[in-house]
Amino acid sequence: MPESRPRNIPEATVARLAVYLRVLAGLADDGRSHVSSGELATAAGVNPAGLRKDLSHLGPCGVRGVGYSVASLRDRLTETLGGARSRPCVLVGVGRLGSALADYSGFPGRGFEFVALLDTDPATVGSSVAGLTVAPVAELETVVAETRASIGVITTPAEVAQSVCDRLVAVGVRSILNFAPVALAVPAGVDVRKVDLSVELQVLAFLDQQRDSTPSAVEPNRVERVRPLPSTARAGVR
Ligand SMILES: NC(=O)c1ccc[n+]([C@@H]2O[C@H](COP(=O)([O-])OP(=O)(O)OC[C@H]3O[C@@H](n4cnc5c(N)ncnc54)[C@H](O)[C@@H]3O)[C@@H](O)[C@H]2O)c1
Repeated sequence: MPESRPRNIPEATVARLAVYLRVLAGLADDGRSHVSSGELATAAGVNPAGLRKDLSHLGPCGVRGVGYSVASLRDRLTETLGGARSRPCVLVGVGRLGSALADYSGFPGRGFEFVALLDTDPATVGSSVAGLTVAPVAELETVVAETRASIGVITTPAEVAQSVCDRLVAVGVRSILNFAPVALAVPAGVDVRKVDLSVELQVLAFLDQQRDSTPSAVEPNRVERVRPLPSTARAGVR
């Protein structure tokens, strides 16, 4: 069933909506029924005006003086972000990073489920990781077709990431999450997000250096600055 999702939400806003969803999920777990825009904004590391602007993409949500219903805003965000149904994910490259991701218990609760793991290493193929038997990457096309995986996660060495990506795309995967330190080229209509923790660390190192050179800039109780997630584009080289 197609999901009623506004298509024109800017990507940076989508990234912040995902942060709000994570905060709301935590509040719901704590049994909270309502949250003010100020509290939600602080927990998400944005200012309240920005939060209200972001949430305006969902239509009317909060009630003046009462705030937001945690459960209904969480559900609205889940639906908007396409997490109302579980997304089957296939992961290629079951090494240190790949097996840690596959084993992370937080993804199913957010609507992502690893349905297949693939590798080339004979020592890894056939082993069990997170309850799944690692399949040989030679079977990628069959596995994707059988599991109907719609998201491909690439945690292989950089040298082979493009060929893995090409095979995933050729078999119909339209969403790729790439951890390999390489810019992947994909055709129009395929979305790639690249995760690179070294870029995040580099930014922190830069901010650290700036802070060292301007000690007066240190603010007590400063909220975390949330920037858009790492760069992405709709198609082409990234
Ligand atoms: N984005 C980040 O922040 C971040 C952080 C750590 C590592 N990485 C990257 O993630 C990747 C994996 O890192 P790692 O430490 O887990 O490496 P690793 O060597 O432990 O794992 C790589 C796995 O890929 C498998 N592999 C190799 N060629 C393959 C192919 N053609 N098809 C399928 N599987 C194949 C290997 O057998 C191995 O199991 C590397 O590219 C690394 O640079 C990124």
